[in-house]
Amino acid sequence: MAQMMFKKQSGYIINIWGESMVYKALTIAGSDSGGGAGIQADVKTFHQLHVFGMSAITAVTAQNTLGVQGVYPLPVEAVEKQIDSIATDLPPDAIKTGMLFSEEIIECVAYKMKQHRWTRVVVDPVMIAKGGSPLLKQEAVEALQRHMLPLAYVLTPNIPEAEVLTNMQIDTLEHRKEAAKKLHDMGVRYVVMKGGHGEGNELVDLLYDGEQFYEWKSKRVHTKHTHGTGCTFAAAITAQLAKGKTIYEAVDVAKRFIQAAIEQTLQIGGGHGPTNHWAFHE
Ligand SMILES: Nc1ncnc2c1ncn2[C@@H]1O[C@H](COP(=O)(O)OP(=O)(O)O)[C@@H](O)[C@H]1O
Ligand SMILES: Cc1ncc(COP(=O)(O)OP(=O)(O)O)c(N)n1
Repeated sequence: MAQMMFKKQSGYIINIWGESMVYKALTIAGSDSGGGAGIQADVKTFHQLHVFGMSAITAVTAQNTLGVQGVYPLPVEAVEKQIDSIATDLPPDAIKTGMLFSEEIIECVAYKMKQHRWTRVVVDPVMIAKGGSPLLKQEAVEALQRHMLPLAYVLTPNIPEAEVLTNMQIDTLEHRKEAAKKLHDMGVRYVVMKGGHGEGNELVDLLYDGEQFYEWKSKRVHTKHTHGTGCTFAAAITAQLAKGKTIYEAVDVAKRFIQAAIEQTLQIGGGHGPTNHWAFHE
């Protein structure tokens, strides 16, 4: 079927009968007023990959390239209502979660995922912004482990997040593999461990499918403009899953998307600037 379709110049996909095939993805995450991470990065990434982006906001952050100046969680009822509005009218083909902030929001999101029988779920276990500001309460880590990991079709931790979730120190590639196995045992279907926080000029992102490891190696771009890399990478995986791609195909595109977005930097703002969501073309 996929070969029989072709892409319209303007974006979405039409089939041989001229019918539009609009794939939809939902992000449940925090808003970044500066536009580089969170909901804004996710929706820009979905759009660039020709997927219709929708959002349920968990918290509003006052944030720019210099850091996070404020965090304002939304009432649980507001999160619940946004998710239900989408579920009843615009069922998503894939879902991504990002900043969930509190135990109450995590419990609500997990409940809604089960209620709506959403299975193509990418969980980005956002904990701390690059500048050091907490985006998840410390006491909510256990809720993330208990409620979100078993629902995760894909989990995309960076190395420090994997350390917290597995309660182990990760120094080597072997440690990363051991941690990925632990996360798989905690209920995750596919673990994608990002390598941005590793050492050296070569980055290694790792995929574990319960049996084998797959590695994506890339050249480290020496830049301070990496705000929102994790969100963008996980959003690209989500967009590809929404189109029915396999996890291997999805990570492949996400890797090329983030590499281009970092290399073709925008250089805006006085601090750690955002990545370029226009850079990659399918
Ligand atoms: N300086 C860089 N050059 C190239 N790729 C990078 C760089 N920093 C991060 N990445 C890539 O961006 C993605 C997000 O990585 P990471 O920084 O580990 O996550 P997070 O932003 O959640 O901390 C990964 O695919 C990683 O390999
Ligand atoms: C609202 C919001 N959500 C998530 C993040 C963290 O995004 P990430 O992609 O990990 O990028 P950095 O913060 O590490 O630059 C965020 N900052 N804000």
